[in-house]
Amino acid sequence: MIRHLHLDNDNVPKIVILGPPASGKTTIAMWLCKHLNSNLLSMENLVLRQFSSMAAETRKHYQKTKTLPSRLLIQLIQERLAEEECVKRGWILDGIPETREQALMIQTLGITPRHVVVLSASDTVLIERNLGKRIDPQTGEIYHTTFDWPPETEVQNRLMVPEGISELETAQKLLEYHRNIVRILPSYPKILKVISADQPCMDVFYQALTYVQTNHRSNAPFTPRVLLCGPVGSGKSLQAALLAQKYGLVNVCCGQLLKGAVADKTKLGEIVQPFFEKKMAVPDSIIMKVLGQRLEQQDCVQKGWVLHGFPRDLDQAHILDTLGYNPN
Ligand SMILES: Nc1ncnc2c1ncn2[C@@H]1O[C@H](COP(=O)(O)OP(=O)(O)O)[C@@H](O)[C@H]1O
Repeated sequence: MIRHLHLDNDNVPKIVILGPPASGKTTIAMWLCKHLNSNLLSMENLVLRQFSSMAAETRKHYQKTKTLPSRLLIQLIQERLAEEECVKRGWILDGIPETREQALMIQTLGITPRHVVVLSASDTVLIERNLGKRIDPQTGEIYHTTFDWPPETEVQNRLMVPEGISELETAQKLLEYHRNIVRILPSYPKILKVISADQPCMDVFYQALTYVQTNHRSNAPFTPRVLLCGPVGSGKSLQAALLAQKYGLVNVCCGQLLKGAVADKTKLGEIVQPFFEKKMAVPDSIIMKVLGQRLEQQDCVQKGWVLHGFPRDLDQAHILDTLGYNPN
């Protein structure tokens, strides 16, 4: 546990991107990687790494057939994930696992993604799209003759037509993908998000990014402490009432609380009353006492709260913070 806590890496990206050929897996995985400052793991870059344990022969075999035995692939992944930069900055698996066998091997090693994104589009769109795919051999960046053409002539001139993009080859790969994917997805219940790949790359990217930045809800006990902010008339009271009703929270309106204390003639209410009569602002220290008493009560502690009408300025926000009533 101590070692795990020292690593402090529970929230680093651990993402799997799946999808049929030409759905844009590599494109999206590379963009996510840049944006999240993480590490991209694809079959291609695992094989080409200089220091991997893989024998030169196997590398040659891969370059010819573009496939690797599952056992070897998983071994390369395991080696790579143990490296410091993957431990510290997380990882994005591009198109892996390809089969149920691989999914189970990954799971057995305790490698668990936090988010799985599945891109989907119809076969006809993908076959058509794959024909326009181009690769920059220098940077590995992926372009498209219609959808993503680089502006620089220098880059344009060095783009290469990748192998295996003909209609027939893509159709064959699609067949294989469909056969495998239905047996892979059950390994990732609850962490799966299907995104339509038949929309502009940027839209696909932002949907994927939004998803991988969400935290999954755990079943551990959780007490919501909600702070509702907004200008006068924005509907704070109404939304607070709705939230309180829906999630069983205590609705704490700072103004109501002070008025209530005065009306009930509590000790603090009596201190507040003269300020009300003179229409003067109630000092922060007094407000905080009234508020603190309410937030300490058993119902607030147990059910959680939704607070509005406070803090009104930075000082009040600091007070709330220092007294330990942190919204979560
Ligand atoms: N949403 C999209 N719309 C149009 N073209 C796309 C989209 N996503 C990717 N592409 C293009 O389609 C081709 C295949 O993308 P790629 O990322 O290599 O797919 P995969 O890794 O799934 O095989 C590339 O030329 C890429 O520029």
